[in-house]
Amino acid sequence: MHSLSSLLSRRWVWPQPRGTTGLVATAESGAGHTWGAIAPWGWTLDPSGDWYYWWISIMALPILYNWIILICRSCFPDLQEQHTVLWLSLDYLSDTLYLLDIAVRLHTGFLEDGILVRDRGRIRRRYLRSTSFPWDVATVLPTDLLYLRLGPGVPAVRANRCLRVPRLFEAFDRRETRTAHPNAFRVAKLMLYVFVTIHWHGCLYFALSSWLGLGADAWVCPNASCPGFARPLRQYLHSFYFSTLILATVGDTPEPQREEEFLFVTAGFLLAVLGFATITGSISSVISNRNAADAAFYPDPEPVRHYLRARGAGGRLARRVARWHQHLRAQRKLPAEQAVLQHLPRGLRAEVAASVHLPALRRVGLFQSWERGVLQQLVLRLRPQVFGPGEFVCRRGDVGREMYFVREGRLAVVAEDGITQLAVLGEGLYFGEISLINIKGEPPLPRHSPPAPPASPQPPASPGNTSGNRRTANIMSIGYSDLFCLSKEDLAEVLAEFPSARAMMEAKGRELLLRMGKLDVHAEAAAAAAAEEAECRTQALETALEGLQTRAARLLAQLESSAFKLALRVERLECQLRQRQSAGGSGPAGGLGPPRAQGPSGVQGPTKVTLTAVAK
Ligand SMILES: Nc1ncnc2c1ncn2[C@@H]1O[C@@H]2COP(=O)(O)O[C@H]2[C@H]1O
Repeated sequence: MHSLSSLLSRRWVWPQPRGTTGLVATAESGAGHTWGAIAPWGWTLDPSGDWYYWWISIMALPILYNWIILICRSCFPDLQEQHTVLWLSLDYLSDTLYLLDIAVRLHTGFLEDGILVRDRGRIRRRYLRSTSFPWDVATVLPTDLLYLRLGPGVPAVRANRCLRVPRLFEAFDRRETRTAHPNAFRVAKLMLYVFVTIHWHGCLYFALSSWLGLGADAWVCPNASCPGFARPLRQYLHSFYFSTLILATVGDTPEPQREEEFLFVTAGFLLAVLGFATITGSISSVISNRNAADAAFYPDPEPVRHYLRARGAGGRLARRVARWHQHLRAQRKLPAEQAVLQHLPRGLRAEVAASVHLPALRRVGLFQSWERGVLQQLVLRLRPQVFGPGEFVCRRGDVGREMYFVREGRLAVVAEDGITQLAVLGEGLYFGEISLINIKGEPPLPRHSPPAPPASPQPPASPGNTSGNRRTANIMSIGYSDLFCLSKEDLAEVLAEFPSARAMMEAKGRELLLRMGKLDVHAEAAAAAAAEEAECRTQALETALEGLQTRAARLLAQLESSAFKLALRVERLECQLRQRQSAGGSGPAGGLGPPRAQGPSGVQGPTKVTLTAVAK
């Protein structure tokens, strides 16, 4: 069982809707401060987390309530009087949320040097010093106390509640970045602004009408004597309709009769001009955003169309090109998705690409047992390509530069006549690998590990595959085919890491080559026999060389021994010569000079050196 102290000293992470840490309760007040126990208020919010996002989304409601209802209640006194309890309840509910929002801001962390600061002391100090704090306080000042003096029929005393509007804009900004349909959201936001503007204008029109006297002239709002106009709803709808006519500059409104009316209508027209400019700008930015997103996703057909027209290549070909572009859009195929994602950091890009493409990759038999991390790396190297009906992906005899994985669609292996289909390839299969990998004639022996991948590019011809690096077949797309393309270099790198994948590919390729009669099964055996023969020859040469070396050593020994004997004889002769000369009296024997220094063997040094050199 957990002791109370261990529970209290633990760092709590609150459950997150989508796995992000948005709200964290800590036993510490932040870096450096340790609290004895968790205070119930000891939590902090991550401003980019989900909890904060949902909180400010909730905060949009009381702010909108104050902006829409307060003006209405102020200008339509009947509305205020008829539902006083409801309004007071909603008012104080909205005030509670405003106060809670201040509490939330006192617990919302901030980023410093890219790191989230969770020290509540620092968070508090930062908020209290910020410009939003006085603003927030102003919105919760108890101005309702004026009710005691003015009575509850003057809701305008709560006008300060509208000052919380920056929080509404923040909520809208967050929503816009998170929503899957930002353009729809932008249009909805614009409509809300338009509605609030007309609403305010309508309320002010009614207030002006009341001040001038309801039904006093044709321009002001009719009074209760008109049928239906005794009800506030009818009065409101009339005012809203009237303001819509003014702000939409439809102009089908009664002529103003008094100065106040002229001024009001003129101000309305000016507001309408501003509104039109804003609406036009916003809608055109929505449209251009949409077009920009489309342009980033799909290739623009216009330049190709122009090119074909300029080169006089219209007709059937132009229609095929147009149909291909149409297919991309209709089926949401994104050939330029790498360009769309390129601004993301590599790791994040890999994760995004993996989350989109992993299900398709997993359907490829070759990849089924691969780990997610490896597939994530692979997915970044794959280029999506779409082929139209009747288009050839590769032709027999071409040099192979990439291979393909079928993501969707059907492709035919077509015979030379261009019609006969030898096989049909579908989803999860791959092709185009034979010309890229060096397929041997014989499968590797079981006791060997699978052959190591080549470090350098493959030689153009291998001993087994007689086609070398040329395509062995024509591959034609039957309908529209959605393929992943992997370049030869990337394939070599992938196979270097996965010998088992290489073995699988080689086995399939060998089988196909055998069926096509393009596998020279004897080539490798012949190569092996030649290698064996060369080995035998080398061994024989080595043996002969060893014999020669032995004989040479023996000869050298003999030579040295004869040289030694020769030197001894020469010395003996010299001795005899000296003895004879000394026996014959003094003579030229003295001319022989001083006796020479003798070596350790008794042979004179230079003589020995000379003889050794001769022997060598
Ligand atoms: N009969 C066949 N059945 C299935 N696929 C084939 C057949 N013949 C050739 N291929 C594939 O078509 C590809 C054409 O290019 P490659 O020769 O590089 O690799 C070839 C094989 O992957």
